[in-house]
Amino acid sequence: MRIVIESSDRIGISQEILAVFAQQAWNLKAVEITSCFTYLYLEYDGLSLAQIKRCLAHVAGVISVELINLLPSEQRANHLQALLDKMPEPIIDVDSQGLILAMNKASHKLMPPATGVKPDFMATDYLGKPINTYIEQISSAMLTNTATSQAITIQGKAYILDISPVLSNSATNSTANKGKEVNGSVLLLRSMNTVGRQISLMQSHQEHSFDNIIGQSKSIRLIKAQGERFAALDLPVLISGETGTGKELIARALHQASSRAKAPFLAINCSALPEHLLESELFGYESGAFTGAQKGGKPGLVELAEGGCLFLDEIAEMSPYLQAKLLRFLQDLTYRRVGGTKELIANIRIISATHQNLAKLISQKTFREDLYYRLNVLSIELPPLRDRIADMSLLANLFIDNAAKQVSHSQPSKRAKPKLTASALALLQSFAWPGNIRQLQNVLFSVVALSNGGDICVEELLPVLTKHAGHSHAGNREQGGKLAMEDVKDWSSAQADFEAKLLGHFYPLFPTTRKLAERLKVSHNKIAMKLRQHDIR
Ligand SMILES: Nc1ncnc2c1ncn2[C@@H]1O[C@H](COP(=O)(O)OP(=O)(O)OP(=O)(O)O)[C@@H](O)[C@H]1O
Repeated sequence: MRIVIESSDRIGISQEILAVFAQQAWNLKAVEITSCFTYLYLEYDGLSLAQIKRCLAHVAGVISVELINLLPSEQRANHLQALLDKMPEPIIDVDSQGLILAMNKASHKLMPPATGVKPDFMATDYLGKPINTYIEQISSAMLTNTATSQAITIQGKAYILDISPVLSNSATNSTANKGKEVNGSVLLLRSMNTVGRQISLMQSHQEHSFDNIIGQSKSIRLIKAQGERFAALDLPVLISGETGTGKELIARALHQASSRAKAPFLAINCSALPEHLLESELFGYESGAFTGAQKGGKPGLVELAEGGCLFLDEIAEMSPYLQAKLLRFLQDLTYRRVGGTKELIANIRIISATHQNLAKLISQKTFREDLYYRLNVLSIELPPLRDRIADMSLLANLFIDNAAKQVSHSQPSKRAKPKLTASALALLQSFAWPGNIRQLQNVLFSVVALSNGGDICVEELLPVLTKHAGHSHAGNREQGGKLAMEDVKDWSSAQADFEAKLLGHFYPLFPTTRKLAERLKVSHNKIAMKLRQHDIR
């Protein structure tokens, strides 16, 4: 039972109130006192509020006694927990010994209860347990008085672990922290994959002009010149290129440079929504169009982008039904909301993008040829990063600068701007970058976050690169992972098996014999001979 006692602000009144409870031998689990209120948590089931009121009636200055659901500190803890649970990233608060004080829901998935625990295991059961019971890679030795970041792998996934010390007072910079007592630490785990997305989100608030598209290579200069010309023509544009090559960036720049720049640029990823949702997202719906439809209906993106531009990303993922609808719409820009009868006319420019080979999809009859011609009035093809290594230095330095700015915000000790050594740049240039510029951005962010300042060299780069490569080549990794010992016939067949797996893993990432030879530090001839021997092309 929890109660609040309101009283006058008389000196000594709290002691008198507590003395009544002591006299009655009513056990108190918790007490909280502010100037006129005493909050009590009583552990005594058979007690009634009337009984308590009777006993307190003798204490001069007691105004009222009420039942409450929670003590103020419990209420604050509940709100704080709700706030933590809203955060998508795992966040764990530990004391100086590494014992868990608090954590959010996102952490539970990473911390499966140890085997053999009781089946009714609850979130609160984590509290007070050492963090390394659940995440072995985190030890109390990591909890120092300076903020650090480290790469760790949990359940096969790569994370950046940010450790922020909780100090005895609010010192924030590293020199001021010296000698301060560490009361504990807040651990934040960021998935390597989401780090890049966060950077992109941050950039989506920036101004988008062709000047912000970095690159001096011939191909990128041509694309920028082409883009500037296309911006002036109010016609549909189809942008193609592998994932992460900058298709959305170009689309935004096209819009920004066009006469529609002041009107909205709205983007939708056609692969992210099921057919019926995508249709109503695009064209809107009328009241009662389907169960759950908002009263009064809802405008679609075509309507909301009025006067501006609609960017249809991953257009190849559109279902045949929606392809037909989009084709009809593109013929005269008229449409109806889902469930509506009124014909509306749109005034928008369509820019679409795909990483797929549309010609191939057309021949396989999964993409409509007539729609292709409607969308592809003007086309821009973005080259993969491995074909524009002349831009690597500019891009890498930009991303290192951006990452350093972000990291120094959270970790003031890392203020010095890291520089890329010549051999590290050569390594970046020899990599195949299946995830293109977004992957380069992610890799460099991880490297900067994990670096202790100073130059970024091959030794720092290689582990992060290999980890990222592993993610984008999960298929290869699975096949190329462990050697199954029970299948080993003899020394030479095991060696041959290992070589084939090694080459199979690295060749797609370092796709010429020269690059692969440099990566594996063997002669070019040996690599060429081994690739032939294992029939790897
Ligand atoms: N030339 C460039 N200069 C600077 N940043 C770039 C450049 N090209 C791409 N980027 C950055 O790379 C990331 C990926 O770009 P973007 O999202 O435009 O690629 P995309 O081709 O649309 O990717 P997806 O196919 O996965 O949708 C973004 O953060 C973007 O800002």
